[in-house]
Amino acid sequence: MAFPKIKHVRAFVVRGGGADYHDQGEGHWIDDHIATPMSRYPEYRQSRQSFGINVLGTLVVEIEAADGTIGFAVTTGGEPAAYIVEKHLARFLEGRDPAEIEKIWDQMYFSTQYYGRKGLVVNALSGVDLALWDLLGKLRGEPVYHLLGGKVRDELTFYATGARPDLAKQMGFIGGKMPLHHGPAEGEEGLRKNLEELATMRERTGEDFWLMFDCWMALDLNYATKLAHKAHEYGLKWIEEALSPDDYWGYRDLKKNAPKGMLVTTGEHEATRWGFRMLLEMECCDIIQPDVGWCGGMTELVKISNLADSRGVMCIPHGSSVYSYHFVTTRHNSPFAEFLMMAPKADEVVPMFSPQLIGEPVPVNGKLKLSDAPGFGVELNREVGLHRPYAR
Ligand SMILES: C[C@H](O)[C@H](O)[C@@H](O)[C@@H](O)C(=O)O
Ligand SMILES: [Mg+2]
Repeated sequence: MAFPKIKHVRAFVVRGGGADYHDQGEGHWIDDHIATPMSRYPEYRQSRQSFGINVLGTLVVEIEAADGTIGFAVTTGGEPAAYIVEKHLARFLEGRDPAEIEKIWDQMYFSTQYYGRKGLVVNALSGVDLALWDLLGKLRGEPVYHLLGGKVRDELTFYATGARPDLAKQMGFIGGKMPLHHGPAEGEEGLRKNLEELATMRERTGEDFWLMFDCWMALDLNYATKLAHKAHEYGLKWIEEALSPDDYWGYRDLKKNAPKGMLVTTGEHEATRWGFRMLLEMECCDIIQPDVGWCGGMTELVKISNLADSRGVMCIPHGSSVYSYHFVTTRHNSPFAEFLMMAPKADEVVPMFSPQLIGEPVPVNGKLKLSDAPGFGVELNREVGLHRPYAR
């Protein structure tokens, strides 16, 4: 089956929610005194936007084939990522066969290795890769999950991330992941407040509902170990991303010293098969959580997940809307998925990348059955104010 060649690659930026889901308005739970590595500075403690968590904005990558078919994807990256797509990565796609997805990935990665490897550059590369999978699905008339080998389960089951696990339980989710609000700089009082929040939610949700802490890289090994042991009394299911993504040694020790039965998880800010190989071979965690829009795209997530599968480690991608759903539905070692509650009070289910994806599916009663619409099954909302800063 010969495909039409790739004619154009375009990179747009968009502000206001969407793939850069931290880019929210005032009063949103996701920017309310959440502990981070910057919490050691009191002036940056109340709001993550104060230190720039939303500085990038969304990157939209569009890939148009010669027959007019367009694949697209959204991720975090904004203008700098758009520059990398237009000025560097596009040359490896325009004029090429869209089916050469492995060769294109290889050329994008190794041509940027001297300044990339992780972070923004790999976000940009991931956006291009996801748009290519969307294009391939649309050219073949198949959903991406078909290209990945087909569903191993008919519907997806979700836990919810947000400030209200009690409401998440009422909405049918299997668990609630809470942002950790206080880090080491707030001492024993902060630790006590963290545990009080957990105790309250345990009281409201009962014994069996999963409760997790998301620590967003904010802790040191001693604090994380102490928090894990004290939280164990309230049945904390896992402690997530407690340490710096580069502290493989700390994660190794945290996993060794964590209470029996508590899971240690990390990976949303890790990238490529090589980064996850390090996490796996050093036995840093029980679950890896790559973000498919940040780790190298779908082409790389397959490789990362296979590494985890070979070691009996679950791969539960960091919430990235349809991009993770199409993957999770095809893998046994991804038995559930994350849904980020993007309503400001975490009190209703709204599309995760709203308002950027037309037709974006959401869990109902904590479950979701993906349609067989081609590609990732969504269309770009062109009313969101697309801006192409490096048009060629
Ligand atoms: C809730 C956390 O602080 C992050 O905002 C969240 O996006 C991420 O860590 C997650 O696992 O969803
Ligand atoms: Mg997280």
